[in-house]
Amino acid sequence: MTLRGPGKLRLASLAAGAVVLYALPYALGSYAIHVVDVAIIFALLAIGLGLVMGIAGQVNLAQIAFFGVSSYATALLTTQAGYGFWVAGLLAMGAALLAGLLVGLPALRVQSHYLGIVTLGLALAFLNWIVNTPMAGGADGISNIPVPPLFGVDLESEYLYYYLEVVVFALALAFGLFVVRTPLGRRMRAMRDDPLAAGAIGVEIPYLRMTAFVLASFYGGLAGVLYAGLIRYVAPETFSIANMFLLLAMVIVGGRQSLWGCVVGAIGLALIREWLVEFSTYAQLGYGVVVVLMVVFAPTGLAGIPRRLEQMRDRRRAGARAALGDFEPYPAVAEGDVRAPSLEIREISKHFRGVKALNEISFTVAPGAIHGVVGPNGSGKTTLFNVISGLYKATAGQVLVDGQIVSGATSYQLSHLGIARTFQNLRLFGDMTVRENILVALDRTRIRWIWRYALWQPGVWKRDRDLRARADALLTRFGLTDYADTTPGSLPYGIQRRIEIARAMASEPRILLLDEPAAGLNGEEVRQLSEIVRSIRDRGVTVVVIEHNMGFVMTLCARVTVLASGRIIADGTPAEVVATPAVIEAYLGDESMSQEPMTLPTEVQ
Ligand SMILES: Nc1ncnc2c1ncn2[C@@H]1O[C@H](COP(=O)(O)OP(=O)(O)OP(=O)(O)O)[C@@H](O)[C@H]1O
Repeated sequence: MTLRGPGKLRLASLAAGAVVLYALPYALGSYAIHVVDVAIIFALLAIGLGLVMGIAGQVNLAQIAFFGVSSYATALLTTQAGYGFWVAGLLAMGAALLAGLLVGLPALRVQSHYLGIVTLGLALAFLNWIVNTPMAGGADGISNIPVPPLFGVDLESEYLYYYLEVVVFALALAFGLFVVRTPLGRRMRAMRDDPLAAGAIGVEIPYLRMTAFVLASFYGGLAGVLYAGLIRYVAPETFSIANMFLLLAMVIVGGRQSLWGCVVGAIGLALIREWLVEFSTYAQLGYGVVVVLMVVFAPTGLAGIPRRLEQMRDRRRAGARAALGDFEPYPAVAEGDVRAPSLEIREISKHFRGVKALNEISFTVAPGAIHGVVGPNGSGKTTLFNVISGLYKATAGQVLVDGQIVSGATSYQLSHLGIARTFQNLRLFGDMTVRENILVALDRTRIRWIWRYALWQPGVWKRDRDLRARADALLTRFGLTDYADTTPGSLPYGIQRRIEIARAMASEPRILLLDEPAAGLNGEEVRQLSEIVRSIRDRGVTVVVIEHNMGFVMTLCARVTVLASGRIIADGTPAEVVATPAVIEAYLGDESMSQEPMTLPTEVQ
């Protein structure tokens, strides 16, 4: 195998990095090597925090507690239970993972800032426990942790300990980078960018959140064992909330969305902290100011600056050379092979405290139909889609797919049952490329298979290559090839709408819910959209479409349901519906709507 330019460059930088890391101790005095050893431990902690906060988007203020659990477990097991260092270390890793699972449990139910409060509470509870438990030595901590034995290498020397740390650190960083690049990492980034949209394309959000915490605790655990072996003394002050915030500062300054950034931030701040040790009060203030400045001016940290510049360049270039291609219709499925399901809405009600958004709505969508849902603003259309796609639980009533009750299921379960949707206010994953947006939806593996990533399986790459080939084929079908490597936020509205439909189709749905797909599109784009929707239907997908563009609905839909104030006022063919007095009164009488062309669909004429 021969390496090309970028491969050679990467190999050369890796080799140069290895030489520098090898030679570094020769240039350092005994105190400096101690500082570097501690900085590496902080870097491990920062990788874990970067994974859970920067990649998966979950607030975690318990990272310092994972570190503490593993340090204290190593200390207790070696000094009081008589275990050898490495056995104790292994058990301590288990304890940290268990703590990760425990902290991740609330993540099954609560999110964002609530999760921050819960994790902070758990970190404080841990601190309280070690300070007040005689077994843990109280404020004095535990000393006399034995030197880790290693094939006769004297790890009491901090120089030799450095090499052990570098090896563990390199492996841990490589593993983290591997995870970020796998479909697991992609799903975590999708969850960070938009958990609602991620759930709607099948990402099992609660379990993924928990996985992120367990991953973070793995790094906390590793750091804890190494710390216990290095310092051979543990005390509560190391695991204080002040240090948790220092860790946060490292990740924010370095760049939480990049593991390299987290490492640079951790090592940089750990070294600066040592230089400023005599001015610790001012140093704390300094960190605070730096963090505030970063959050305001460079929210994605130092590592995020090149990426932001790239995005700005994308924005300027978007549309300059790239062009939206033609849609290539799906090969039509033979009539007998069409397996599109029916969708039945049975007496669905949805109330928000006083507001009755939906009132005993019942209608049926025939298998393989394109069914329109129209109605004035606030009539309950989007609420209906939210109920069908599992974002809202209905107050009463049922949703049935092919006669099977599906209401009550979560949105990711419904996605796996074959229901996909788009959103009225576009919900693309903003920090991911268009190709990655598609890839998240294409990957249908369930979260119970994530152990494959933990085992670092080489098969993961082959699967990913296959997924990429499928993503590129889908992008070509939707005429989006030119935008594959662009972030969607920089693209015009019409293109974003098409990406959302392509993403929904990537999840291979049997039922597709389109929420105002023609909003903001020009005449030609609406014509192309009709072609796309018909082709999707011909492929064997049942389509339900909410639209204000009456011309679009009337020419496309075989049947239309009209809602007003949460009730059905008409349900039938477009011809029947437009002739209903209640519709004319409630909807078509509306001046803005009456200006829409009211032609009948070609299918029913
Ligand atoms: N999460 C919510 N909490 C409280 N009220 C809500 C919520 N979602 C919708 N509603 C209310 O339910 C009613 C129906 O809203 P919905 O968004 O479903 O209407 P719509 O027909 O989709 O309107 P539009 O055409 O403007 O999108 C409105 O009165 C709205 O204020």
